[in-house]
Amino acid sequence: MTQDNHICSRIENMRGLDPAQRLEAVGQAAGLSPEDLNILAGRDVLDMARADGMIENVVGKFELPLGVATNFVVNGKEYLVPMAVEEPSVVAAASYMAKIARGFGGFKTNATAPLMRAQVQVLGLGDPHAARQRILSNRDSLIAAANKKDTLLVELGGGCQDIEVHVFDDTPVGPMVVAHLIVDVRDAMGANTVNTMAEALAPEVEQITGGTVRLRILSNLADKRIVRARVELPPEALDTKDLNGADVARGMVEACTLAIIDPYRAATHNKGIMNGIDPVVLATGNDWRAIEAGAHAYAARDGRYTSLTRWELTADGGLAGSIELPLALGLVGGATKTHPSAQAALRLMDVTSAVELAEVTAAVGLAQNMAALRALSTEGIQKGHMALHARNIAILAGATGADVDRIARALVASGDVSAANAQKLLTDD
Ligand SMILES: CC(C)(COP(=O)([O-])OP(=O)([O-])OC[C@H]1O[C@@H](n2cnc3c(N)ncnc32)[C@H](O)[C@@H]1OP(=O)([O-])[O-])[C@@H](O)C(=O)NCCC(=O)NCCSC(=O)C[C@@](C)(O)CC(=O)[O-]
Ligand SMILES: NC(=O)C1=CN([C@@H]2O[C@H](COP(=O)(O)OP(=O)(O)OC[C@H]3O[C@@H](n4cnc5c(N)ncnc54)[C@H](OP(=O)(O)O)[C@@H]3O)[C@@H](O)[C@H]2O)C=CC1
Repeated sequence: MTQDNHICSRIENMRGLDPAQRLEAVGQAAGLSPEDLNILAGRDVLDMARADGMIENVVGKFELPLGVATNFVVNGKEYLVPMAVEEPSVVAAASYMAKIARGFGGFKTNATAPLMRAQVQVLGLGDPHAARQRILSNRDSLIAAANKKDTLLVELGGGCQDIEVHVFDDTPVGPMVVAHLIVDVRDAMGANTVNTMAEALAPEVEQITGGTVRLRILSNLADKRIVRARVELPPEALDTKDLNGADVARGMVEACTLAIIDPYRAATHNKGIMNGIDPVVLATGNDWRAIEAGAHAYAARDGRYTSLTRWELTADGGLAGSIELPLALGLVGGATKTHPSAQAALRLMDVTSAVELAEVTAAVGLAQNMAALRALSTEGIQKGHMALHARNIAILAGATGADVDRIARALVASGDVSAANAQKLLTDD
């Protein structure tokens, strides 16, 4: 049963359409305006003046394909998910796993409040533990001073909520105290917001501690801004032509176990998760470096780098998957507001809060991991991935127009998806 949000994320035969037809189908399903469709199509998106205002030394613009993942149901609501990415098979894989999951309730998510941390580093202290106590004794006045810097945020229900103080007794530069401002940033990613607060508090922190403040900057290890997603499937949901679902589920759990115990595998496993997350982050104009830094730091938070997901067998032999990571995503601020494509992508997703955006993004990460584990523990990654990558190879070899799909099909049929073979097929024509 899905909530009545007037969107159906299941679009039959999406892959068989051409880009213009897909855009029309997506626009109809999501009720988008002609202006938004024009922007999503990449027409008249970023004029040079706007691009020049966004970063420095602008000489042009850089384009990526924008795909839409279909079939997503998260907490009973249908979502079409914009994904800006250069890698083939990512959008197909996410759509496929969402298609499987939607038959069994889709993805369920939850999240903490959008709490970010900013750090204020204090040096030159002989008594770091006493300095810590002095900061904590002034907690209320520090919080009030921070909140004076962003009255709008406070009006919106956010603002600085707490102060933590971490002590490092013995460092190469002497004892160090680091005050953390814990700030509810509502619908912002929050970096500028918390940096402003941290810089504003520096003089008061120096006065309270008698030390010298150096760094005043947010932490990308946003471990108080956590998002979780889970999916549960009965064994038959994973049946393939040759294998029964219970065996596939067991293989996926075994594959995940390697990522849990071995950092060499965890890095690749988590890269696969970010295959799903980064394209949504990029399409919605968010800061993907911040998301990457937060995810990998969280994966190593216990001192050992491990998997961001867990896959387990349920009592009936089915599969339960879950993901937990920090996702500092915003709907306001940064390029989310200034880039027209980001705004159109957010309207396509139909999300009304930064928390909702983060929850859907986590579900996409989980779906992506599910696809990779399913492929890796059955037929291997190359069959599905290379079949789609074959189109890139065909283009690389010089194929254009209808030849791209024709050469790609011939490459897959030959079992040799290489540029040399593509060139040979083109020359043999
Ligand atoms: C690629 C598939 C999905 C093919 O899988 P398949 O069995 O050939 O798919 P299918 O033809 O049965 O179609 C099933 C559904 O998949 C979707 N689908 C299928 N094909 C398309 C397409 N062309 N265009 C759009 N959608 C497509 C679509 O939703 C479709 O349903 P429909 O809506 O048509 O009824 C599968 O083999 C798969 O999921 N493979 C995994 C791919 C993957 O993980 N790619 C990421 C890149 S590899 C990497 O970088 C990460 C990694 C793997 O190293 C991470 C790790 O190690 O953990
Ligand atoms: N380490 C890192 O990750 C760093 C990242 N960055 C960059 O910072 C940018 C994001 O910073 P961010 O602070 O989010 O962006 P902005 O400063 O652009 O926007 C946040 C501001 O928007 C206003 N606002 C309006 N509506 C809302 C709402 N509903 N919820 C919350 N705030 C609202 C707030 O107050 P008001 O209008 O009063 O200002 C808030 O301060 C990104 O571009 C990122 O790349 C920067 C430094 C470091």
